[in-house]
Amino acid sequence: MHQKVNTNRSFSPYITFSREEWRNLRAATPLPLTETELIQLHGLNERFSLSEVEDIYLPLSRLLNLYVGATQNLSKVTHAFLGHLGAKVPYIIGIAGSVAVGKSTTARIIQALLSRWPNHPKVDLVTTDGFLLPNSELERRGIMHRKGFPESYDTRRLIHFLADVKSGKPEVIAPVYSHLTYDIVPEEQIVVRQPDIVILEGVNVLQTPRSGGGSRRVQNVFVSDFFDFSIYVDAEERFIREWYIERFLTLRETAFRDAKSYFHRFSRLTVAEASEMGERIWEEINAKNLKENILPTKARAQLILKKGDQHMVEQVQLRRL
Ligand SMILES: Nc1ncnc2c1ncn2[C@@H]1O[C@H](COP(=O)(O)OP(=O)(O)OP(=O)(O)O)[C@@H](O)[C@H]1O
Ligand SMILES: CC(C)(CO)[C@@H](O)C(=O)NCCC(=O)O
Repeated sequence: MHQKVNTNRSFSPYITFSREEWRNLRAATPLPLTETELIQLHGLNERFSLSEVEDIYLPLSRLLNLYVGATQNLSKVTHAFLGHLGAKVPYIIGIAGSVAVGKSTTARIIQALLSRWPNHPKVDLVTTDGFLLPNSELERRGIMHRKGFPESYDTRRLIHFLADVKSGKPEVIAPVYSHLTYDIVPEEQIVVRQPDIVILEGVNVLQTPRSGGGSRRVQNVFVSDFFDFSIYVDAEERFIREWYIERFLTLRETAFRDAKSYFHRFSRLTVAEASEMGERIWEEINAKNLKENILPTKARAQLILKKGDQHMVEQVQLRRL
């Protein structure tokens, strides 16, 4: 396949593909999807278009399959050199991007596609939401309005989790967050048992610790140090804002109606009032976080998926190795 390299501009660490160029790479993708599998994938998110799976995510699963295979071979070589078999170590993929850009949907599609390959059938999905500090702690620190910002996460715990996964521990536990109660669920946990691949999804996965100031200790290990591959889901802010507000309005008619919902009181708002509320939360919290802490991490990703209207991926950028 012909790769378009822009020679007019200064050197870019990325190879850039238009949607058409990327779609053409699909020809090299074995394992075509059966009708049943397509229907199952559609079930993950009924707004998800099937051409999107075929044009964008199938070639991506092929690329990831090749990368995982290469890493598995490298690990065999290392074991041969050392003369013993080491523990099985999962391949870790990080997925970053703004709140509401579609990270969890992307992660679920990639999980479903990757688990179809024979050399890595077991793919676990973990979200960094579980590593948010509980509301009681956010309130104690006076940062309840900073949920999603770097200081709202227990990053040390997230790093320990990844270190345990990468050291081949047979069972590693991750905490669970509920979007319904808007808080950590203390009685729930995820157990990661040496899968072939772990996908870690969250706004903060490519962030590096800043010196901060005050007494905050500077860590010298980054979350992304544990990644074998990373993806940034990108879109212009006007689209992401629209998707956030759309989701907020859908939740008003669904999850917010549940008396257990943290936002239950919002279910009584009119559409106009709810839109205004969603816009305010977007502007004051999520857009700010995007500009200050998330967007600056884009250049650290190995692959950038750029979405346009209707969540359609318009451009794919792959870092040259
Ligand atoms: N590829 C897609 N096609 C159509 N709709 C999508 C797609 N991806 C996401 N969406 C919709 O966009 C909204 C945000 O998606 P999602 O919940 O996956 O985002 P997120 O980045 O994981 O958000 P958060 O950080 O808040 O958890 C949802 O309403 C979802 O249904
Ligand atoms: C949990 C996060 C930070 C990320 O998924 C996000 O969904 C969130 O709750 N942001 C805080 C502001 C809001 O409620 O949208």
